[in-house]
Amino acid sequence: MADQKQQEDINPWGLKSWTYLSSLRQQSPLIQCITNFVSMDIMANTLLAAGASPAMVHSILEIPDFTPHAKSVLINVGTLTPDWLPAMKAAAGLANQLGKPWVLDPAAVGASSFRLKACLELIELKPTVIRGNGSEIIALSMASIGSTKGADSLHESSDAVESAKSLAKSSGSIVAISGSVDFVTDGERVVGAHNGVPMMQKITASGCSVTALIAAFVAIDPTHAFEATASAFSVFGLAGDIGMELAKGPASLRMHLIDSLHRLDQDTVLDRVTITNFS
Ligand SMILES: Nc1ncnc2c1ncn2[C@@H]1O[C@H](COP(=O)(O)OP(=O)(O)OP(=O)(O)O)[C@@H](O)[C@H]1O
Ligand SMILES: Cc1ncsc1CCO
Ligand SMILES: [Mg+2]
Repeated sequence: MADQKQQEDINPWGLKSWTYLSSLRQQSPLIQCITNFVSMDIMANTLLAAGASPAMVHSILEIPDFTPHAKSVLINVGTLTPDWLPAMKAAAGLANQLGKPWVLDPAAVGASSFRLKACLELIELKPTVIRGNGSEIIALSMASIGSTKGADSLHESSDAVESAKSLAKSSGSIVAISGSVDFVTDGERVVGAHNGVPMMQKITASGCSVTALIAAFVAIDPTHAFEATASAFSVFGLAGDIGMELAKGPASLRMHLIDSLHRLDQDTVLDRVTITNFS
């Protein structure tokens, strides 16, 4: 009877999230990151704290040798210039060809037609997951620029859910929107991950970092990208919740979030991960 009660009490998303995190720590998969200059440090530290092995390898000359060794690839267009785009396409194309997952972060996609066109071309290469903030997902889904402040969102994540569903259907990718609630959709199902604190918006590249964590979780189980994405959002948000208990502002939150991610234990994950259905 006690066992049955215990089983009924188990939070299924907490259990999933813990399974991904503990497997990540055991397997330490190599994650190739082709990302913007602002994000490189915090992204690599986030991946290390979670248990993955990051490598910021972005020269087109290295992709044929290096990408086959990576368990997943993260591509972020945050500081895109024309000379980087061929390397991004080569890595995405090779990941596809080798059956490896890859994840797109369309950072500031609404800022210019150059960036929008680049992201639409990358989406042709079938990302496993696309993760953006509300404004980025709306811009991508409408294939239009302008409704943006740059890297930050002008929209609530909930404003972008219908755009995300339509982008998921047209692209075949899992689409993930960060914000006060982090949403994940495959075009039909929608779940929302509730962990996280508003102060995380004041840490530059926290969104870039959670996209990299999604790439790491997807590397653990490429066939369940929806579940891996929701779990990565929750684990990162939970590290933010715990970090905020100690932080005095954005700079110390950055530090405490990374420490909390490193120290997360099973009981805390089972107890505090909160993911609900929206569909
Ligand atoms: N209002 C909020 N409440 C709680 N958590 C939030 C809130 N806004 C953002 N977050 C969290 O902050 C992290 C970054 O999300 P955000 O939407 O700010 O990404 P972003 O705009 O792409 O950031 P960046 O471009 O700086 O990397 C996510 O983990 C998200 O869950
Ligand atoms: C501030 C900023 N500008 C381009 S990329 C980036 C990091 C957050 O996306
Ligand atoms: Mg971003």
